[in-house]
Amino acid sequence: MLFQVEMTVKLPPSMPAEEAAAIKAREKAYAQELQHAGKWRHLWRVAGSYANVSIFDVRDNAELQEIVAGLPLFPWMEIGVKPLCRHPSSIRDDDS
Ligand SMILES: O=C(O)CC1=CCC(=O)O1
Repeated sequence: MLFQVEMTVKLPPSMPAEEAAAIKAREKAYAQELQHAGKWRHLWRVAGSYANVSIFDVRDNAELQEIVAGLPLFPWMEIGVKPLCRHPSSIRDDDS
């Protein structure tokens, strides 16, 4: 199942820079592991903001929830999820 997930990061300005850097490093490692596993198919920065739009390819809603809740930045993000399905005008014959 494909999902579009939009994540907006809202770290508090009071968070020490070293703490923020450590969380971001863990987030990057987690995101790259999931990309290598084929679960996190696209990761795009929303230009001009501290937000991303991502496409996840997961088994079901429960797996998406597990992945998103495991994001090191999860406590400091606003997250919106949209389920996707094939568009009838798409020329692709798979879900790439
Ligand atoms: O910077 C972001 O958009 C948050 C984030 C998600 C995966 C990652 O590495 O950073």
